[in-house]
Amino acid sequence: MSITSLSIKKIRNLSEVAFTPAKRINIIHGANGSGKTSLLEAIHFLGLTRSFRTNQFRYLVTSAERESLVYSEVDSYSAGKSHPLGISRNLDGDVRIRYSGATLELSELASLLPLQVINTDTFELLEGSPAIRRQFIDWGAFHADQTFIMIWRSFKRVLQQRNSLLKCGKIDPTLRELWDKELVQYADQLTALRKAYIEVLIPDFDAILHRLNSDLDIRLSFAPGWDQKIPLDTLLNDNLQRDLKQGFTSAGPQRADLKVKVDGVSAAERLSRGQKKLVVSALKLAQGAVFHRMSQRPCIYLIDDLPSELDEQHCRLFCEFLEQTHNQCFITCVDPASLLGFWQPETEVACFHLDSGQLV
Ligand SMILES: Nc1ncnc2c1ncn2[C@@H]1O[C@H](COP(=O)(O)OP(=O)(O)OP(=O)(O)O)[C@@H](O)[C@H]1O
Repeated sequence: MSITSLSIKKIRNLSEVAFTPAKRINIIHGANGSGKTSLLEAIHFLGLTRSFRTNQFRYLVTSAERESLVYSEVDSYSAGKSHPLGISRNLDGDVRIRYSGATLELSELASLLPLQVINTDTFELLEGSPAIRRQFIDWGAFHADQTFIMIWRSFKRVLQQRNSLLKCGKIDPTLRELWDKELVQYADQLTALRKAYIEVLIPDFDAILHRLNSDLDIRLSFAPGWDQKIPLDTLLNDNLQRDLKQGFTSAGPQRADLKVKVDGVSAAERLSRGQKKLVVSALKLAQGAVFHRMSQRPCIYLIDDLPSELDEQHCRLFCEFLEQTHNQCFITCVDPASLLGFWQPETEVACFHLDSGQLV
């Protein structure tokens, strides 16, 4: 997958920017506030109709404007043939996704344009709540198995219904049995897909972390959200009084997590900032590697301020690794000299300079 041309209108300080990215490495540099992150947000908007920095569209659209637009040509199946993809969204809440003359659903867009973001928020993968790590696992499971989205949606629906009944304070036992049966069925399917994905991811993660010259002994493990020695239906029964009191279901895949430990201790508590950056980057790069192996398609990487937190040697190794993947990368930095020396002459590297929202 690669973007072969891009036109951005009315995203933050980018009133109108158009360019032809390189298929592999794109370096976007400029002073603070020039619009580098906004450009990455525009590509994220193209892939998911929203920013990675805010959930509120009104902050993404250029001040005093009502609509953001991103048009592109994408070679989504790396078959050497580009198709037009355009996203528009306005302050009234209308979102239009047009691909090659047809309207797409958001899940179709997400599967068409697999995106990975590495920025300061990526630290949340270690430091944030389990919900962030579940999102990470689900990105992989979604792309790894076509049934994932249906199972995930069904599980969410049944869980919401069960929780609404719990909130009422009393549940008819027959009705509860029915809901629980359905919940357990989807929970087991969802957990099996998540577990299988993490098992595939771990060897790639270990190898990539090693390539990034980290001698850290990081252990990843999947926690499904309940004690697997006890069947979930038994646990739902055992926890019923507590769940009724709390008004929500306490055990199940909605509590799943990815544990990241170093020497048996939480990596979030133990590692330095630079080490954390290497670990979260290895997690994201491993997702791209697994995705490529499964689908024969590369991802698009949006990497904000790559050099930050990294010393020169780790920065070089990071670039060397990116260079050897098939991904299309959009990398921002303030000073291009901090990255330009790291690429082999045969690698296609394009450099773009942003100044006050304009490409110069
Ligand atoms: N909705 C908006 N409309 C117009 N301008 C905006 C909007 N939101 C943010 N900006 C401005 O856009 C500019 C670009 O911000 P951006 O975060 O992309 O800069 P950057 O080049 O990544 O900077 P840094 O190197 O400091 O991270 C900033 O001056 C910011 O104040």
